[in-house]
Amino acid sequence: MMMLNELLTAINVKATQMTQNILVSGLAFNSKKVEKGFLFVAISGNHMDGHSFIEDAIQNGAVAIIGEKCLEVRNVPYFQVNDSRTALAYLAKKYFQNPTKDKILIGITGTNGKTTTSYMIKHILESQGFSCALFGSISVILNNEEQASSHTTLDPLTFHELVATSNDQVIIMEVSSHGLIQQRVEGLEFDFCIFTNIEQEHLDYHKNMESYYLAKQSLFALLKNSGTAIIYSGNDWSERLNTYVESIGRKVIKINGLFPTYSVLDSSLIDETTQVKETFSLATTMQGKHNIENASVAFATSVQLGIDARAVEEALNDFKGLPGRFQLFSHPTGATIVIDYAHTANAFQHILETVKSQNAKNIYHVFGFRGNRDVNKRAKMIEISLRHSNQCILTFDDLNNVSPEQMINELQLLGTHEKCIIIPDRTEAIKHAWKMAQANDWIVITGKGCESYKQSYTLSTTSDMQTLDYLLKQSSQFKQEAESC
Ligand SMILES: CC(=O)N[C@H]1[C@@H](OP(=O)(O)OP(=O)(O)OC[C@H]2O[C@@H](n3ccc(=O)[nH]c3=O)[C@H](O)[C@@H]2O)O[C@H](CO)[C@@H](O)[C@@H]1O[C@H](C)C(=O)N[C@@H](C)C(=O)N[C@H](CCC(=O)O)C(=O)O
Ligand SMILES: Nc1ncnc2c1ncn2[C@@H]1O[C@H](COP(=O)(O)OP(=O)(O)OP(=O)(O)O)[C@@H](O)[C@H]1O
Ligand SMILES: N[C@H](CCC[C@H](N)C(=O)O)C(=O)O
Repeated sequence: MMMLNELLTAINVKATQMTQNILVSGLAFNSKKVEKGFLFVAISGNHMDGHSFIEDAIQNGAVAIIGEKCLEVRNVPYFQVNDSRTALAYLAKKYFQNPTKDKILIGITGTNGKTTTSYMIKHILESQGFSCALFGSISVILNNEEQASSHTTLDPLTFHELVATSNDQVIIMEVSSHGLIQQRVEGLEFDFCIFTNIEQEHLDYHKNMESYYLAKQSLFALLKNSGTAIIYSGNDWSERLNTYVESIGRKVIKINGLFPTYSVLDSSLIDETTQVKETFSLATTMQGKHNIENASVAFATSVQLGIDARAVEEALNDFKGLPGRFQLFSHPTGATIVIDYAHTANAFQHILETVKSQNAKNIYHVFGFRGNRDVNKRAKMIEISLRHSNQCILTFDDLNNVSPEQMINELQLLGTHEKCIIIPDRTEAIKHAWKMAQANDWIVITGKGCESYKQSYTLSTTSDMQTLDYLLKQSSQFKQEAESC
């Protein structure tokens, strides 16, 4: 509960006589969630206009409204702001009494590697006795309890409300470009902002790479004066980000070395003043060059947090991985199956090169494309898959409101190479690869990781993991039956 006048100070709106005795008992930006005594924030969305639900909000008990349109609202006070999403972020921060203020706040952005890096950092910090909350694509973990996550970066209301219940010392959060554009993290003050990499993705939303990059860059404007940017140095975009962060006077740690054993000699991984001349092994059980990149980012962040570099190394060496990211399974024939979340060309390159480096005999690659998302990345993804795999099994990913017929059409237009086959049903596609695989072959299933399917498939399995589980059980049952005959 908070008096409206006090709440309004968060967005520099002048209190009036009319608002003096109004008590606010909650905030909402969806009219359906408004209860008696709530402040409703009307947002002009991508699909709907929150302002057209103001009457519904009042019916549900709203005592005041914030919006970004010039409107006449009857019965309750209405305040016009420049941007409702920004207002929502500051109102939520105020209402929940700035719950991140006494915590170490770490934000991670980048096209790929956010989730993996966040789990690595959590693992390292916990090995040193820190308690960590984690907000990301797979789940939200608070006070050691895990719950499903609706978004990679939550809306500010849900975020602040959850953090207000957290006893954790550190908050590690993935910050998506959608989250940045939609001001979901506005008003937060980060101790560390991390950049993993950038490549073409989400251009259905951002339209071009420049806008996508600028979205990512905006995270770094939220660094505290004492905050540090950790930037994995891969290309011109990361160089540009480096220049930007320096221009706003924040400390930058640039990571530009990459070896199986990471030498901090001559790198700025640790302050130049520290002059550490040692090598560290950044091996984890997660295979792939990309995971060494993620580990080096996690390493640098932890060392900057004051953790002894050897202790960080030890913790990383003990990191067992995370669900749906290069997760390995054994096929009864001796083939290997990997489930991974790769959904960009560069991620395909990393994953398939890693598999090849394991002396894979044949590679069967099962993947699809999320409906209604960046379509321009698809041809490149197929090209890379064709370059490295022996068969490209094109299937459904989430259809996301695209009809099955249309997606089959889209797959047929792209999958014209003789090495491509199209099996729309994802479980059937995995089953096909399963049947093909022999000793030393690899089945690579990408795109969904540990996520659940949004629509059911013929075997009624709910995820790639469950499909594999089903096939594994079936084959052991078959073996048992064969043995008992
Ligand atoms: C494209 C996009 O990001 N959309 C997000 C956006 O929704 P929107 O602006 O389209 O909202 P809208 O449906 O037009 O509605 C406008 C307003 O009317 C309100 N409303 C609506 C109906 C009603 O009856 N009453 C009412 O008040 C809504 O609550 C909303 O405030 O704001 C919503 C609230 O925060 C988000 O839930 C929603 O995420 C959608 C579901 C989504 O799919 N987002 C994805 C793309 C996303 O954000 N992904 C990133 C990860 C990307 C990555 O992996 O890199 C993420 O952070 O999860
Ligand atoms: N540093 C990296 N460089 C390139 N590809 C990577 C890197 N790290 C992970 N990947 C690939 O990207 C996939 C997704 O990784 P991860 O979930 O860590 O990234 P993310 O940024 O959280 O992704 P998303 O935003 O889609 O949730 C991995 O399964 C792997 O294929
Ligand atoms: N398999 C999906 C993953 C999308 C990543 C997700 N985090 C999002 O865009 O919301 C794809 O091919 O695009």
